[in-house]
Amino acid sequence: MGFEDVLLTGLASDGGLYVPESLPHFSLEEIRSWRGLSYSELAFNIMHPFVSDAIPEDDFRKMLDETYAGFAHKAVAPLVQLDTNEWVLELFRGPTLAFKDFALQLLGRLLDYVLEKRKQHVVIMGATSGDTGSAAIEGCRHCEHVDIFILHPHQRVSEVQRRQMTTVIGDNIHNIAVEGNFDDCQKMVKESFGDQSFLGGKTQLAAVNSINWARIMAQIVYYFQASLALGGPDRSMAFSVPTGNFGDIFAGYLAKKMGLPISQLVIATNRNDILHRFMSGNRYEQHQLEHTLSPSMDIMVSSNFERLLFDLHGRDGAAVKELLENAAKGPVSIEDYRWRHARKLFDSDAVDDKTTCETIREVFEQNEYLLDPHTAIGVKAARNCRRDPSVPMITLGTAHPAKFPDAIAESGLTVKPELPPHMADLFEREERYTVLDNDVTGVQSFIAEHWKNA
Ligand SMILES: Cc1ncc(COP(=O)(O)O)c(C=O)c1O
Ligand SMILES: N[C@@H](CCOP(=O)(O)O)C(=O)O
Repeated sequence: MGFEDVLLTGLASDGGLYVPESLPHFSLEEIRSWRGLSYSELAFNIMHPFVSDAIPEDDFRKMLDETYAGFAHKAVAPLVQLDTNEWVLELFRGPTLAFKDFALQLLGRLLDYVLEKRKQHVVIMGATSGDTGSAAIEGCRHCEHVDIFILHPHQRVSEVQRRQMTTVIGDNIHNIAVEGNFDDCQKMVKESFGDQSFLGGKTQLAAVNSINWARIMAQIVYYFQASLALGGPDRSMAFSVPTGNFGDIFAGYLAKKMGLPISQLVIATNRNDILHRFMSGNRYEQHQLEHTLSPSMDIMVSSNFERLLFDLHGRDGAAVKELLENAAKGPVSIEDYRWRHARKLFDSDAVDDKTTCETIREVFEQNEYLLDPHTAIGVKAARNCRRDPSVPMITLGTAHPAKFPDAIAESGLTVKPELPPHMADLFEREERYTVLDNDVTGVQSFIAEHWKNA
């Protein structure tokens, strides 16, 4: 299947996730030659092999220039030093203040381009634990051929996150607060992709979650950018990645496979630590989802973990399907040699709310630098798991602290993180959203009734 169809389809027809048949591999010499490029030039070099001739080169370059011009820092993803060889990569300088902007501001443009060319309409159906929703709405609000429905867990995202979504008013924008958790929302999305008959054959669904391969593709770029800024590829880097749906760290794993020297990848989770439990004990077991101070990572069913399992199982889709079906019923393990291989690829840690708050406070006191709770989990896990202090350890700064004032207050700090000027009146804006039961049929009926040509 070509790039355009993968972009528009979201899930494969068997319900699995798309992965490229093969990855481009860049030599050290080639990566070295990218030093000094702008973010969008680098993004072109890394993504073009995937996009190939689906989009003419000049059009794709223009899209990338426009996308990353919308970020509030010249470096697009600036690095902040906390200590010797310890860095935070600020991925929250885009319009909605979270790393999701890197892919979703581009995805909106890609969708617009392809849909206009095909004169086709899609209904975007996405699930969010807080950040994907606002980035997707911002990225797609002006797309002519798109209606967008975002499901968030009712009262389980921060107030800033909710308002970022619900105050964007437009005929094609619909926010649904589901009486459930993020996993419930994500399950409804996946089920709906599997059977789209509720749309009456008049349109089709498109995905903005990281189940959409284009999301992962765009997230690979900043691993290269950070490495090049710190002396890569002539030295290896370590990355610590606050993890929920496993998309961001999977992009790091791919960057490594594409030739970037990465010596360590740390999976940093909150108390919803299924991935850490798997990495440390080869037991993949779903627990009750807990509400934490890092709500965007309150995820138990990590979609992109399936993509890793696919690799770990020698790309045997049937074996992965069976494993995941069993995992939905109870705890599962994988063969010991496969698990040992996974352990070579990743380290992991789980950080509770108390330690998250301590880390926010500690870093602020030492560096006068305010971490959001998700990034704090990454920093703490980086410190706990670090293997070689001579290797730069880069924690992905996944969200702006102003999105989570409650967590900052809970840390005992009196400093109030300020929203940037374009969001200064966020609390005065009109909100619009609909609360629905945790029931896929009700959600599907709502979508069927409300998309604009229904
Ligand atoms: C602020 C923040 N940090 C970390 C994550 C986890 O990223 P991923 O789901 O790609 O693992 C998310 C949501 O996905 C997020 O919104
Ligand atoms: N943390 C995310 C959850 C969805 O993840 P995605 O990367 O698959 O879109 C959020 O904030 O919405």
